[in-house]
Amino acid sequence: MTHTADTAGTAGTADPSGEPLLQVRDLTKTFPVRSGGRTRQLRALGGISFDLRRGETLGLVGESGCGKSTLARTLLMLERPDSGTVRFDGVDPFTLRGARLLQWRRRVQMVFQDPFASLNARMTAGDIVSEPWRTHKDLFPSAKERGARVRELLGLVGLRAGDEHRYPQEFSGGQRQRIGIARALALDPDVIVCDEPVSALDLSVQAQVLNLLNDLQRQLGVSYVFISHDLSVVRHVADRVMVMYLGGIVEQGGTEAVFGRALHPYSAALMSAAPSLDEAGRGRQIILEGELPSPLSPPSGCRFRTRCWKATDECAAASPEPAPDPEDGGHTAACFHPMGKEAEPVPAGRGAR
Ligand SMILES: Nc1ncnc2c1ncn2[C@@H]1O[C@H](COP(=O)(O)OP(=O)(O)OP(=O)(O)O)[C@@H](O)[C@H]1O
Repeated sequence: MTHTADTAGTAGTADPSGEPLLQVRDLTKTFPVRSGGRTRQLRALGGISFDLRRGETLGLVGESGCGKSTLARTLLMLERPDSGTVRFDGVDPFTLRGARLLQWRRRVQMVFQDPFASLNARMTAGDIVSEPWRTHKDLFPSAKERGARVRELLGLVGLRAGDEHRYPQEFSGGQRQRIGIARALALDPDVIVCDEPVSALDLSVQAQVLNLLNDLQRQLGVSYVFISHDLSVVRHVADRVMVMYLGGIVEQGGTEAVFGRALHPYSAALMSAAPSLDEAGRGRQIILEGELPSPLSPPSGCRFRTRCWKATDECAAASPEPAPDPEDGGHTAACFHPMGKEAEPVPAGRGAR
């Protein structure tokens, strides 16, 4: 996470020169779907490649249905990819079995969107936080150790002594999300996938939970994959950003590079539509025309071309590969006609406001 005026933390703990903790290459995932009396293959992910470093926050943005949750579920090994590789500390977790697989499962945990739905109302906060140890029995074998660690974890997320005996409904939304975070930390993970972790919370509470995640990252060196529809939240927390469209990554790079000068027309449109970013000087809003195509019958070539004002015949004929920005090799976009440096005219009918 990066430091901003609103966060209490310091700069992120990511080491840009270090070996990636997680390396994902060419990941593809399809789901069989019944449609029109026959089974068709829906490509939820196609050719996904990225790295995640220790202590880094990777923001994942894109419209509903673009594949964010499928990617998250694959990282948690809840989905098996059709093809491609995942390397975690050099190991492909999909090849592991038995005790080694169980061991590995500790390393990636999840914080869910809705702290109301994701906590069992019949369990105390202490039971919720210690539940993962039922599967991973070796971690804290004695009740005394478990009790001490629960109190420690609740303290780490800013809850008070005695809170372990209370039930979820006795806590506010922000406090419930703190319990969810403590539960995710119980197995001492390297990566936490945060799926819209603050979108169910009041604005004032959102900042507190984001600050907590930031503090925990500094203390523990944990990496986050941070999924959010809210671009201002992603800009606030992410070190790097990945923009997804119809199952593919259209752009990725450092947060300030991507938000400051989006290369892909889709990213430019997405970011121009975020009010707070627009006020920060992004210029005109680009309104995308047309519906999001069905992932069952995506366009040929560049998947964004049916909604892109810059599309040419070339975009229908071939699929663009990610190409680096000449001034910043870590910032890439899969586009034959990336956005220029200067503000570009958007044709009438595409609704530049
Ligand atoms: N189990 C499944 N069976 C069939 N199709 C699926 C399945 N899971 C996801 N999909 C489809 O895969 C595509 C990607 O879905 P996914 O949930 O990953 O998107 P998303 O970006 O997370 O969306 P949202 O922001 O709404 O959660 C969608 O078209 C979705 O309908």
